[in-house]
Amino acid sequence: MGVHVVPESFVEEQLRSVLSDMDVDVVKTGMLPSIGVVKVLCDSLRKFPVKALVVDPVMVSTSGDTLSAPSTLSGYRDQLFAMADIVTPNLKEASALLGGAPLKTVYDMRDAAKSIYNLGPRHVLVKGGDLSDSSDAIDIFFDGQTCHELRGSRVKTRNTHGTGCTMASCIAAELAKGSAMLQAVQEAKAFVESALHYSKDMAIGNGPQGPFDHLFRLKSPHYNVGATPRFNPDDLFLYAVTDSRMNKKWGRSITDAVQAAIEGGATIIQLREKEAETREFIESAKACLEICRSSRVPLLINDRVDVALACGADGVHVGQSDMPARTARELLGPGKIIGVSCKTPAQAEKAWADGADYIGCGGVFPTTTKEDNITVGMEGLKAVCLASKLPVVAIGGIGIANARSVMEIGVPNLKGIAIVSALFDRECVATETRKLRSVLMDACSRTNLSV
Ligand SMILES: Cc1ncc(COP(=O)(O)OP(=O)(O)O)c(N)n1
Ligand SMILES: Cc1ncsc1CCOP(=O)(O)O
Repeated sequence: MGVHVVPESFVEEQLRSVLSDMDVDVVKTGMLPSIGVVKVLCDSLRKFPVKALVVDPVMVSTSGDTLSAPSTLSGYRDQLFAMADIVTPNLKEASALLGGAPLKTVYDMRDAAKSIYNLGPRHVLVKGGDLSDSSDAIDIFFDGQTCHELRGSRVKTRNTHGTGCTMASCIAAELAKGSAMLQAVQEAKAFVESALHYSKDMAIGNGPQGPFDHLFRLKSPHYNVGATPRFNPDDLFLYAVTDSRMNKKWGRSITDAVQAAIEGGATIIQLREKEAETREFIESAKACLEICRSSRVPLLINDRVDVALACGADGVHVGQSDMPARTARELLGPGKIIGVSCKTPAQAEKAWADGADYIGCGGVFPTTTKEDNITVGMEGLKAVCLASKLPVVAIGGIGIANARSVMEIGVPNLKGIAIVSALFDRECVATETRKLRSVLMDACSRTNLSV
């Protein structure tokens, strides 16, 4: 859930009651008119921490009006930014935050993003909507290591009132849904661009700027094209991870195994083929992808980013000693799914910062499938879930006998279980998958989790 901060006298009372009484995941700040309000917000957030804080440093509107007292500026710089997961200034705000020199080029925006990053936030998005001489809408996203130039098409319209606020709100909503930061920003940028396009000819009011319509996706099916999220955390529900040795033992091909798991109700497939030669792996992955696509089940590749790229899979799952998630993201781009194995809250935090989509946590129970694997137990799983901003899938030693207890640990971002032997070291994969699915559905209906 995201929360707007309201100005002046309401702020203290409302913030405290909202943050303490409701289960708030993400806070997005709006205009903070004075330094007193900034202080109250910081105090409240220290008392009631949230998973993500989006700071839209509203100081100058797109129409050029000054919206907050100069003292607010020092409040942002000295107090709030250090707590922020992302700060989203427009060109004028970035300039004001950095002493007033105007930002005229993309290079200025890059330098500004880095300088604002040095004030404490974990990510910075400098919005270039007002950049003159540009036919594109260019924003700069900096995560402390890489500067991403995000380009969209510039929509010619007077209806731009509130674009900055919408952008930051959309980022907050995406974070609340479990997206990684870069994905949240890209989704927000796409949303704003489509909304401006839909509303470009709308005629409301007489001022220099008009509003735009946020409900365009409900009103026009045309704008729903491409709006299907590339990753739905609910897909982690029953996660089937293949094992070539087990399939060989039971005399089935990898495609038969994948087909059977999907038939039984698996919601996502990972090919974990430790012994396959590269060429053979690519060929079988392509065949599995066809099966998965026809059932709309995502297919991920374990460890091998090269194989995922070669076969066009939906993404990869990487461990702590595999290619770093950040590098995988750079190679795969924002459109692919990346999962990372994590045993600790610190690893979960890093996976999120590196642009992963979900976390695989385990072994929850001892397993013979992965040699020398450290068991984290239910407590370890819970600690990772509570710390993680990303959705989590539990793995390791899970089967019919204990799946329910795992799903019932009662942490909302635990989205499912990942299984190898209890599905594939069995005679009939479809039957075992079906049984496990029914156990999971049962556990979810008892705990009121969505299925
Ligand atoms: C969903 C999921 N979670 C964890 C793992 C383990 O991955 P990794 O640590 O890379 O170990 P190997 O699978 O490569 O042995 C996983 N594969 N899937
Ligand atoms: C790959 C992996 N990572 C942590 S435990 C594990 C093995 C899971 O296999 P199983 O479901 O057979 O215990």
